[in-house]
Amino acid sequence: MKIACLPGDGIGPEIMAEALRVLAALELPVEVVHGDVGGAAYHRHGHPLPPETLALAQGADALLFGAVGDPTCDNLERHLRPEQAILGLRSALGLFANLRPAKMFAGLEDLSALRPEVAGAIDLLIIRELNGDVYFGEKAIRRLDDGRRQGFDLMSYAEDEVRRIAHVGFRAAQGRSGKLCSVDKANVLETSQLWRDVVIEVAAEYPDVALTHMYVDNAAMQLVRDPGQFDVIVTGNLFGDILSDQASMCVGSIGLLASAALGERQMAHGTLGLFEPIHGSAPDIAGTGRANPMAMILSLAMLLRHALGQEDAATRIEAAVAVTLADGIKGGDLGGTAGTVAIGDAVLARL
Ligand SMILES: NC(=O)C1=CN([C@@H]2O[C@H](COP(=O)(O)OP(=O)(O)OC[C@H]3O[C@@H](n4cnc5c(N)ncnc54)[C@H](O)[C@@H]3O)[C@@H](O)[C@H]2O)C=CC1
Ligand SMILES: CC(C)CC(=O)C(=O)O
Ligand SMILES: [Mg+2]
Repeated sequence: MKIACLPGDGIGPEIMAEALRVLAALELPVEVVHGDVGGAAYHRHGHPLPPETLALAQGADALLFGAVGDPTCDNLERHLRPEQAILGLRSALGLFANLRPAKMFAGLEDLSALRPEVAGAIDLLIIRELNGDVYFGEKAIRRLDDGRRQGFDLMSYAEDEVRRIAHVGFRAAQGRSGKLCSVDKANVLETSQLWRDVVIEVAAEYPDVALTHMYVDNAAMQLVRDPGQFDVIVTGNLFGDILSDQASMCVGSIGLLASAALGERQMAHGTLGLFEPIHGSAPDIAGTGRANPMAMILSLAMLLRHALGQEDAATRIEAAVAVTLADGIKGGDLGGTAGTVAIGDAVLARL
């Protein structure tokens, strides 16, 4: 079993080091190969996703990804910016289904941005489409005839793209409480109208799932008003990106939320996927030793479950993180004092 380890930029290498310590402690028969991505790869190879990294990724059973993003690269042409590494991997490997679970950890209710009795009910899964939408449409800054600059990004979804992510949503709902909420903006966007039409068509195949629809602006509001009403949410790339960052603060911190980006390719032990925290490279705290590595460590757990079929190891990691938090060991993002390595130590001690 081969894992491609891609730490990236900012806090990426710092939190990755902790996840790799956890992986080593599990003593699983895995080979870890290392590659450059993002700004680190640009500085070393002149490209955020060099061909050797792509080849490494294509030859692995799973990808463990830190984060990319480097302020020194913000003025590069877009195709050379660090973020193109993650977009490029998701696209090149056909990783269209992004699972972003958000669940309240026992003992953290008071640290949510919401009232504890509201936050305590959170146990939801955002399924975000990852290969389409405005992120991948034609985009440019062009000059209009009157001389003004105009930026544009084409939002589009083809019906098969919606259909396949809808199936992921319905199947996930079947495995949970049987409720699926599709989030769109069908009152304004044609892309969303097609999205809604196709989700309704697919629903006919899942009579055991209760499907509802919600406009994204209302969904953002409902997520803080009463997050307990949601079980599985299926939505497009842009809306899912935004709603999942919002969901993270409902459970206390963006440093806690892991994700899996899955496609259709089955490997020897599970589904090929890329596993990463939902947050970015956090340049504001990079190098200070203050990043919370829990989202990264929980992403390793998702990797072991989905890509390598190691359910027991995944459960062990998740339990160790939960006990660490219940024992009051928290990073600055949760109002605590533990640094990145101390949190890693604490999780290791509870494995
Ligand atoms: N998948 C990826 O690699 C992603 C990359 N990015 C990139 O990351 C860079 C920074 O983006 P931002 O908008 O600032 O988002 P960010 O998620 O990196 O940071 C937002 C805020 O959350 C804090 N934070 C994030 N992760 C944390 C952790 N593990 N522990 C403690 N605090 C944490 C940061 O310090 C910052 O204050 C940009 O270049 C952006 O494009 C952003 C999101 C995803
Ligand atoms: C950096 C972006 C490409 C993506 C993002 O914010 C995310 O995947 O959460
Ligand atoms: Mg994001």
